Amino acid sequence: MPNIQKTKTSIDAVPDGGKESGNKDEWVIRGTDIEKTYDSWLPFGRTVEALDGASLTVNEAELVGIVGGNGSGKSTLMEILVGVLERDGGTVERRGTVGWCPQETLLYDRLTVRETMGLFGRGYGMDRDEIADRLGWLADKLGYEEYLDTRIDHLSGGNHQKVNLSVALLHQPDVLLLDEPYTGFDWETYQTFWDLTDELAKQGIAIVIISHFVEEHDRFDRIYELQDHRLALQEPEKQAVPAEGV
Ligand SMILES: Nc1ncnc2c1ncn2[C@@H]1O[C@H](COP(=O)(O)OP(=O)(O)OP(=O)(O)O)[C@@H](O)[C@H]1O
Repeated sequence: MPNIQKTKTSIDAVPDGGKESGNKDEWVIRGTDIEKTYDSWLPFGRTVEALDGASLTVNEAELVGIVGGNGSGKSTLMEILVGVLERDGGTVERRGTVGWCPQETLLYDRLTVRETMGLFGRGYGMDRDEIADRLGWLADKLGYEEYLDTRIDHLSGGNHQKVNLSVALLHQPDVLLLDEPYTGFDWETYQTFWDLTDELAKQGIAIVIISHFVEEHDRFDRIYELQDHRLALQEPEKQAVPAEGV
């Protein structure tokens, strides 16, 4: 199953928590001097340098943002941090379980929402009751209870994204890596999303959100900007205004 990296089991009996709140001094992901260049398949094709010395640290219970323009390398970085894409250089260290919500969803069209969660839940090593409890909690939180028996390819874009997010959250990971997680959400769901991230952070879960545009800067512990293939901490005054052209 592509969207988890398991280094320890951490599925709690309580579906909506049970974890102690985290320690913001304890790192859960550390990336140092990450490098990635895409080679061309064609003999005289162009190579694309995506990352050249990108470094970041994410601690328990932190909400960290990564912003950057289209093509700046955000998804490349996230895939390397999750462990589904090989890097050319640098190091990545992870502690605990990782939940990943990719930009391109990896859901099977012909399965219902419930079947999807059953499939991923079993892949995560959860039993039937754990899956049912957690799914009930997530569907209630994100408001898609009435679609549990709907096929994935019959969902609206926003509900599809809610299920995509729920797959990443199903096994109560220690770190959540979310690539443009609120695309397609209506305003109410967008607010619910932030309530949920607050609640998860209080449980000690570290959350990394990648977006080309971050609006509510106060919610984040830190925001990195991906520019010239590297990460730089965004200055507080710059965080107060949206990036030009958004
Ligand atoms: N498989 C690939 N082969 C070749 N080049 C690639 C590949 N994947 C990404 N790239 C290139 O690497 C660069 C970074 O891409 P990436 O998708 O990481 O950017 P991004 O910041 O996530 O973009 P967006 O905001 O548009 O989603 C881009 O120039 C892109 O065209």
